[in-house]
Amino acid sequence: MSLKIGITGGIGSGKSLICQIFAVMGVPTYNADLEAKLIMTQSAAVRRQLIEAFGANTYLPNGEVNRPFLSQQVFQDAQKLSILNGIVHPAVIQAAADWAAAQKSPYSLKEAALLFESGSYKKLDYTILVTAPVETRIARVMQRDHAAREQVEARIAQQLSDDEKIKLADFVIINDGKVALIPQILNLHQQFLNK
Ligand SMILES: CC(C)(COP(=O)(O)OP(=O)(O)OC[C@H]1O[C@@H](n2cnc3c(N)ncnc32)[C@H](O)[C@@H]1O)[C@@H](O)C(=O)NCCC(=O)NCCS
Ligand SMILES: Nc1ncnc2c1ncn2[C@@H]1O[C@H](COP(=O)(O)OP(=O)(O)OP(=O)(O)O)[C@@H](O)[C@H]1O
Repeated sequence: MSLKIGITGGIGSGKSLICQIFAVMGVPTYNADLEAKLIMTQSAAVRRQLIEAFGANTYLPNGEVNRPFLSQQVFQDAQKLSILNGIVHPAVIQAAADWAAAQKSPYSLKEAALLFESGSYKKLDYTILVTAPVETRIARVMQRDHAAREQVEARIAQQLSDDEKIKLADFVIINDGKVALIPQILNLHQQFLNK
């Protein structure tokens, strides 16, 4: 049996970077945020529902999601965000479960920004939370995305705090740029291989 491990963390915590390190050690990894992007462009049912909820401007003329438009709508308005989540998350959770069920390795990793918020952690064997101080996360995302501080803060406001997530997580990786990162990853890797 292949263990299903979820890895999450607030925006800019470093979960994608950490997943890349697990991936180069041969661990199959699934990126739910990327899958959400694919489903939003490729699923006719999801497209129709999004246009119904947010209008024709949700998509660009080339068929891609108009991400700045949608961000502006949902990250200022919790009710709109919950409509968006309600359309996209069920499809992503199902696709991730299908993927995990097909894995043959000792364990696989599902990366998702909203593992706890969406409830999808309940279908996993263990969860890892990646933490870093909020100011560090804001600085990382401002640099990575050339984003304004307020844009990053608006997303943080829609995510559970680390204090809330720590209560739900089985393991924590501290990625504050001070505590050594690689030994924490290797330690978890060994634990999952031995479970
Ligand atoms: C609103 C959208 C169009 C903005 O796109 P953009 O390219 O700017 O951001 P991207 O998708 O790369 O997300 C970057 C980060 O923003 C945060 N974020 C994204 N969606 C959400 C959300 N629904 N709630 C809280 N934070 C979110 C996460 O930390 C995520 O890692 C996009 O995030 C989206 O469609 N979100 C809904 C689907 C979703 O929940 N995806 C993430 C988890 S599956
Ligand atoms: N320990 C670290 N030292 C230096 N830079 C780091 C570290 N961890 C992450 N970063 C950088 O910070 C940025 C955010 O990391 P990453 O994209 O992995 O975060 P994330 O949690 O996946 O964010 P998001 O929720 O936005 O998808 C990236 O540019 C990454 O290279």
